[in-house]
Parts: sequence; structure tokens; C-alpha cells
Amino acid sequence: MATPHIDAAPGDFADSVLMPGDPLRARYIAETYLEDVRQVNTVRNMAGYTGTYRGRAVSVMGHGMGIPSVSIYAKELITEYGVRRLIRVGSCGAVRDDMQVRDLVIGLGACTDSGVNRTRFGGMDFAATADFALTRALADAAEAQGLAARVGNLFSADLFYDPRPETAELLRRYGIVGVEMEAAGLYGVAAEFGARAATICTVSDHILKGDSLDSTARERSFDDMMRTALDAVLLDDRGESA
Ligand SMILES: O=P(O)(O)O[C@H]1O[C@H](CO)[C@@H](O)[C@H]1O
Ligand SMILES: O=c1cc[nH]c(=O)[nH]1
Repeated sequence: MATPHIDAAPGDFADSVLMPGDPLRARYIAETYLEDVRQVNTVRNMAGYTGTYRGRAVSVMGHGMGIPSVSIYAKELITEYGVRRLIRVGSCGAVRDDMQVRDLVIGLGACTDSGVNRTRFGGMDFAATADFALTRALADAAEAQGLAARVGNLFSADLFYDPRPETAELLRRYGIVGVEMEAAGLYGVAAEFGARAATICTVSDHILKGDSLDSTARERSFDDMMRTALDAVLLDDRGESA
């Protein structure tokens, strides 16, 4: 049944959904990697598509920017459309000395300055962690393609433009592998509503070194990440049926 934010019909989404922040990245993934693809969401131009990848039904849909936005879409996909697996395919900033633009990172956990998980978790600190098997499938899929992917803690920021000059250095000291804006919220939604979630990101900029990719590159050049996420769905299927 349609929601205020998704006008798809029941059954329009596959059980596994890749979710970039950018709906145009969703369109690129659908048009480049899926067969028999059709658009299943149009509301607010938050494009959603369903097709097949190597014969398996997969959906891809944008989730917008920030935890409030991803929380709406993830919740509705899980509770109204029966989605069981959500893989965020994002961009992120790097802070570590040993990282650079285009590195791949997988978010085993996600720290945050957002209060949403305390709100949902009775005022206590919720450890926002990805689904282990799905995370392992992402790591295995990257390795199978010969790609190096760093697995670790993300930082999901409420503010893209953080006014605190000390934040990036603090995150560097704690070994944060990527600064983005949604994973901690996505993991909280998945825990609340009983689904499985994971995150893979491509480094789009280095916050301390000052390197940065342009918007076109962020929309349509993260193919290693996209293929890794799609292959991870297939690998995860094998784990679930074992
Ligand atoms: O490129 P996406 O997936 O949107 O991810 C990152 O980019 C946006 C900020 O530019 C935020 O959504 C952040 O999480
Ligand atoms: O949220 C984001 C995404 C990319 N780079 C950042 O610094 N933050």
C-alpha cells in the first residue's frame, strides 16, 4: 500500500534494496547493472527501481541526505514493502592519513552525533552495528573482485558543514574509516523493525587533505562499490540458504 513517500504497489520492491543518498545514483545503478528494470517510485523524485541482477530480483532507491530522510524510506520499505536487506551505497569523507579519494569502506559500526538512536532506545546509547553476515558478504565480494575495502567504524554526522574545527581530528584519532550522514540511523531502523542493513561507501573527499571529487563523479563513477554491493546480495543468498 502506498505511503506518503513511496507510491509503489505491493510486491514492487525486491527483498533486497541498494540505497544511495542520491536518486540519480540510483538511476545510474539501475540503468547500468539491472535487467528488465522498471521504475517503482516517483514521489519527490526519490527514484526507486526494480530489476534483476544475474537473474536475481534487486531494487535500488535513493534515500536522500541525512538520518531523518533515510529513516523514513528505510522504515517504509521494511514495514510496508517487506524489504529484508538494505545496503547503503554511499559517498563519504576520509580523515585518516592512510586513506585517499576512491578508497572503499564498509561500515561495521557507525558513531554519530545524532540523537535518534537514544530516542528509540530509551535514552541509552545504542551500538549502531551493521548486520554481520551482510557485512561479511560485502567484504568477500570486494575481495573476490580484487578490491581493497577497509572495514570499520563510520561517523554519521548530522551536519555536513560541521562548525567545530576539532571534529575531523578527533575522528582521525579514533580511526574512523568514513564520515557520512546516514549509517547510524539506518542501523537503528533495521534493529527497530527487524531487517538487516549494511553500508559500503566510496571516499569522495579527504576532509583533512582537501581532495574532492565533483558531483558527476559522485553520481556515476563509483562502479567498484556498486558491483560489490550487487555481488554481496548474491553471496548473502548463499549464506541464508546454507
Ligand atoms: O553520496 P551519499 O550516498 O548521499 O552520501 C553522502 O553524501 C551526502 C552529502 O554530500 C550525504 O548523504 C552523505 O552521507
Ligand atoms: O557526508 C559526507 C559525505 C562526503 N564527505 C563528507 O565529508 N561528508
